[in-house]
Amino acid sequence: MSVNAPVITIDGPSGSGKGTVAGLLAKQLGWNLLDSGALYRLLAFCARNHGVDLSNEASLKLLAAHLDVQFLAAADGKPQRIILEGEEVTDAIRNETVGAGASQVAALPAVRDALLQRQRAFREAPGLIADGRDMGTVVFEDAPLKVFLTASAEERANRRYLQLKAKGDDVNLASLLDEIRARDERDTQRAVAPLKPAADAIQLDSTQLSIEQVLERILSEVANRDLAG
Ligand SMILES: Nc1ncnc2c1ncn2[C@@H]1O[C@H](COP(=O)(O)OP(=O)(O)O)[C@@H](O)[C@H]1O
Ligand SMILES: Nc1ccn([C@H]2C[C@H](O)[C@@H](COP(=O)(O)OP(=O)(O)O)O2)c(=O)n1
Repeated sequence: MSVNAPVITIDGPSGSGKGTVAGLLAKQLGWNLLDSGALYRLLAFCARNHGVDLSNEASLKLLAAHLDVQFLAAADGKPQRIILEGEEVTDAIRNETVGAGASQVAALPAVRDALLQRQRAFREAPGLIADGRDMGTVVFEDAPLKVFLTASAEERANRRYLQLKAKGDDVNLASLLDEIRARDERDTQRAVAPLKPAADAIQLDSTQLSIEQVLERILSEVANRDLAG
């Protein structure tokens, strides 16, 4: 691990565009990518496969410590591929059931602790883009650029609806909005590493911004801080 490699953290609620923007930034800058939410999703998914209850903190801590996962570099324009225990789960972990499970296991302190070093190990030269909920507040507190990306709950639910529908999932906008609100509530109200902007984060509301506009704003901060060398 290179502790001196710069990190750009992108935190925010579900559907604000973190994953999309993080992937584009990593590609543009040629930096590494950490999708920390995928780790919590993988844990929830793995727990279900192994019959572990999502409130069993001791067993989840063990599962988290031994999670057998590989992140494979993305082919052009595609998300990175995720392999869990030898099986590709890239798509299987992207639904609201797994998202809600992830939010549930993520509230357990022993689980967060077990995943901390694994996340920090992604900090390699030339730099890291880290997306999640506590990237700027806990995991990479010393990051030179922190972004807190938001959008209205309605816009986020609509984005998720379009995304899942395009994938062929049978989705309902009203339930997605309820699920997003429930997740916001759990992620912001938990005792450990709650979703909140770091004191030194730049806050970006993407409700009225295109993906390109969000990217441009972040890249202008990268240039202002001379982060990309
Ligand atoms: N600014 C934006 N305007 C419109 N759609 C967006 C914007 N940002 C992201 N999206 C779309 O919204 C969906 C959710 O984005 P995603 O990056 O998965 O969010 P998050 O990682 O914050 O949950 C994706 O289909 C993405 O293409
Ligand atoms: N750094 C992180 C990342 C995700 N989590 C938890 C809370 C989130 O509701 C779930 C799923 O996160 P993920 O980023 O994959 O979810 P979205 O793509 O934003 O819907 O995991 C977390 O607690 N801390």
